[in-house]
Amino acid sequence: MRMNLASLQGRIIVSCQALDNEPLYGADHMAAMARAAEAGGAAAIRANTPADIAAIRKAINLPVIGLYKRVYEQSPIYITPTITEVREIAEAGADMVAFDATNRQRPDGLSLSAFIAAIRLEFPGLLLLADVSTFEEGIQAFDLGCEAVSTTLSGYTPYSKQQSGPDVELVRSLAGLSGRPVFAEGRIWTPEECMACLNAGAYAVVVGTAITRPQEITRRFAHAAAGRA
Ligand SMILES: CC(=O)N[C@H](C=O)[C@@H](O)[C@H](O)[C@H](O)COP(=O)(O)O
Repeated sequence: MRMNLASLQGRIIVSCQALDNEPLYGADHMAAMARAAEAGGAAAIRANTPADIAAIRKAINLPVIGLYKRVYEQSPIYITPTITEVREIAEAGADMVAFDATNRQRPDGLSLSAFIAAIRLEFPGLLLLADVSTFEEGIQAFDLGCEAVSTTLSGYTPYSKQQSGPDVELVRSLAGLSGRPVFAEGRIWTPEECMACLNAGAYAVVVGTAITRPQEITRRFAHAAAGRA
């Protein structure tokens, strides 16, 4: 399926991810989660690893934004760090690839612009979603030709704003100044926060943990109950 970015406008993208230390780890679980998200009205799914992407692609009819978290010793970058991971998720059927678009040292030593050029050369049909942590990184990603930017990494780089809720201000400034598709992502827990992001100019809103990590959802309720005791 060739993805049409416009189909995401004003809508929710559900991030269905479970790492190997999580109870729902496994492609079957993530495919079921994606089916639930589709039934609930999601416009797209964001998914990690070739195995999960392939299973989700088979299970649903929505576009899939793929990423591949892989840790290399010599680099802090773990969201789709090199062309090797891009290749695997493209082969698994991702329509768009999400990757770390910070300027930090990449494991293969490539600059961000060289990395993007390499993806374009090998996969001209693949849409690019730049995961950023700051305004400057977002503008840079658009300048480098990425189709969309997501606020995924705000609060997850040492130099970005650290906060417990979503970075609505980053959404507002990036969407306002670029006039391009900016996805709000990271620590969005409620429909009200979702609305705040859309009102700030988000093109689409990505919700992960609040929908797809039951252990964290349980923890919030348990914490509230414990606070009452
Ligand atoms: C920082 C990082 O590695 N973020 C990852 C990116 O794919 C995922 O672990 C998040 O779950 C995703 O961004 C959605 O965010 P939240 O789960 O807060 O709704």
